[in-house]
Amino acid sequence: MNESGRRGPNNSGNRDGGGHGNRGPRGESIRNAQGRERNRGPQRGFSTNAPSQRTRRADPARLVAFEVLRAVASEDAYANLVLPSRIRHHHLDKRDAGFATELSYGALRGQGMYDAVLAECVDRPLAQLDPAVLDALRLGAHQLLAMRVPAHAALDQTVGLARAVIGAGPSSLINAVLRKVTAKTLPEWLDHLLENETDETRIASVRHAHPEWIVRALRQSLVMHGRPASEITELLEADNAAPVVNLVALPGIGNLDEALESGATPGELVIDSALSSGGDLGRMSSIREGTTRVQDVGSQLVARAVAGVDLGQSAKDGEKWLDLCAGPGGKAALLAALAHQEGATLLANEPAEHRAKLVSQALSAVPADAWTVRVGDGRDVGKEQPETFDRVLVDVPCSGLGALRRRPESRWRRTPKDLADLGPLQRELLNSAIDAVKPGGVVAYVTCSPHPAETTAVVSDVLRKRDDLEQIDSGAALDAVSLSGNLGAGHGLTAQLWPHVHQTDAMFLALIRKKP
Ligand SMILES: C[S@@+](CC[C@H](N)C(=O)[O-])C[C@H]1O[C@@H](n2cnc3c(N)ncnc32)[C@H](O)[C@@H]1O
Repeated sequence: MNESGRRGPNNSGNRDGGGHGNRGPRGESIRNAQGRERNRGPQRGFSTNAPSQRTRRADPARLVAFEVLRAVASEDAYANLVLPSRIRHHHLDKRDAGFATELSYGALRGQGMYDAVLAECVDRPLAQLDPAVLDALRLGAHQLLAMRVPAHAALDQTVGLARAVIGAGPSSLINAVLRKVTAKTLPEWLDHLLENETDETRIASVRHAHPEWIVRALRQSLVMHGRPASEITELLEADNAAPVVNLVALPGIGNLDEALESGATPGELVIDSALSSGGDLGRMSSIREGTTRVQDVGSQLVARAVAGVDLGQSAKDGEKWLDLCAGPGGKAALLAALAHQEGATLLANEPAEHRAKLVSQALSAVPADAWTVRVGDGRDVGKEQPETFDRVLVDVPCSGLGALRRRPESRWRRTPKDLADLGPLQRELLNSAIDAVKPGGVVAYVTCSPHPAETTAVVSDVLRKRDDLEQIDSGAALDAVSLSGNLGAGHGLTAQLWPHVHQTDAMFLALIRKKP
């Protein structure tokens, strides 16, 4: 969360503030390279016109952000899936796409915090507002409190958006509420909201816009994986930072030339990776062809780690690899490319038909003789194909508490019950993976969550009940495939990556070898 989005003095002669001061000759937004509107005039000045006389148009970038929030709230959609299609639908250029991303992601991540502010400015419980009005207010609050958008533009454009897409009625309410929001800066609002608060978890929860149970869970996770509890603030801040978009060129198949020419910078943690500045990557032919893919560096590292484990055989030629929970196919694509290079083959399993299709699409850039997709329950694979595979990745369904920065709405959707519900499935999948691996082979248990209930507890429960297993040093395995050679992710024999330390998702890895 950018808490420095302060507004300057009202020092401009632009009296109407009606959206012109921040627009180009054709009324288009003027934004800088980060997609932020240039601050070129009045900042605290508001329109003296009634809402009915002001902007009636929806700025396309704000409209995209609004549509994303609506889809998330009313259709249970995922922002990271809806946003790119809305950007394309409205033909946003790079700057407007950046603005729409920052606005929608920021408003979603900060939802709990903005709702606390809005509750102080609305004369009824927020639950009684039309959900579309509440979403418009959240977008307005994020612009006013955390983006470098002049207050008059944030207000006028949000009211204009509401007039265009919700109706004339709510625009007066939105105008009045957002004016009250402008009375304080974000730090002032936070001080006000937390005036009499002494509970550290509650303070961190409001200040960093995370539900209290997640603050507690992440603090506990840090400690369980050998890091100090005091890092919680950095971790929560990292969850709120604009997401870094990592790219991977599939080894032996793609390269990063086009990405680097488009402004991406070479990744520092793992080979064949790059950092993109975001925007609509679908404009790159290497992305459209699937030879270069968007993938978190943590995912790249764990996929490379399982492929890289030394099994004591001279070559990997002829090895059989399994990705037991493959959808949507990110790690499977990298694994299949690595398998192809080594003369190995990959079976990618996924039970959900639509996700299995995504796996096939993800794998389509890799020669077809290197992989097969199986549509089915991963819990059956161990029984159906016992002791068959040399390397098995089991990237289990999890709470996703380690990827909150990429899925901005998820922190408000998840509940502690999710952890309890997922536990039995995670154990069954790990057992199936172990049954499916050959003696001497390796299983990589992976989650994009650091929570002990889905990481160390699952591994130790399964290990305790079997005597055919030994753990491999997962931190060393990650180091071996990293460029730095010293990620510092290992704790005991498991490894945990962190957004605030490694700038990756909080990916957990436990490498388990079946005794020969
Ligand atoms: C964390 S995601 C895997 C992400 C994937 N490895 C990637 O890198 O793109 C977990 C996947 O497990 C799948 N899944 C759910 N239940 C499963 C089951 N019983 N057997 C196998 N996979 C399952 C989900 O549909 C989901 O696609």
